[in-house]
Amino acid sequence: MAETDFVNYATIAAALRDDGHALLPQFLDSDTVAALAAHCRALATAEALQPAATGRGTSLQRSGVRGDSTRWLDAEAPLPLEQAYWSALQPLRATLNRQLLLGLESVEAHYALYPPGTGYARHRDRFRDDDARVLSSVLYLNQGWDARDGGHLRLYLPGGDVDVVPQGGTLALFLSAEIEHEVLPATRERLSIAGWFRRRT
Ligand SMILES: O=C(O)CCC(=O)C(=O)O
Ligand SMILES: [Fe+2]
Repeated sequence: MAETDFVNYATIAAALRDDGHALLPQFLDSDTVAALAAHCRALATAEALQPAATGRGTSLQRSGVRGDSTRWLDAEAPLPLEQAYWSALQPLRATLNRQLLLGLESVEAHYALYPPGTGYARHRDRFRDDDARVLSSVLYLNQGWDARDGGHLRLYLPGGDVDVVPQGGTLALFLSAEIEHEVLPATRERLSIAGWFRRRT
């Protein structure tokens, strides 16, 4: 998405303000998405992904709550193949700060791989002991995903549930503190980069 694409950014800001979420299909081009997916799979093969935990610090616990394995991206020293991802987030951050005064300062992000049959139970993304997360973003890395493959991101909204198909290149955005959500199990391996825009605390 280009920085000059002001109309889309305005639409995204309005959707976040009014609905608490926004969907950006084709946020990144398919070559970039394929490279990120291949890297995520290579990390899994190299056993460089960690089974995810829920909670933070001393409350860190493995549980049946989520089935993904993750690895943090290094925001300070991005890999060349990750550069497009970080670059695309910056104009988004700047526009949302300008239009919604969200005070987004930084982004933390991890690769996530959900084996077939696993998901993430209904939750919110803001921790009890860390309220810095303002906006959740999930970039899907799955090529040729069909709705019948499952793996939807289910957003629990006041007006009813919304199911997002984790199609490669789509970026889902939602407010971290407000929006309860869930990852439904899929019949296929499900890849993503989950990122959180943070404010200063
Ligand atoms: O992958 C998704 O669709 C959402 C992941 C999620 O909720 C999380 O990592 O907190
Ligand atoms: Fe989440």
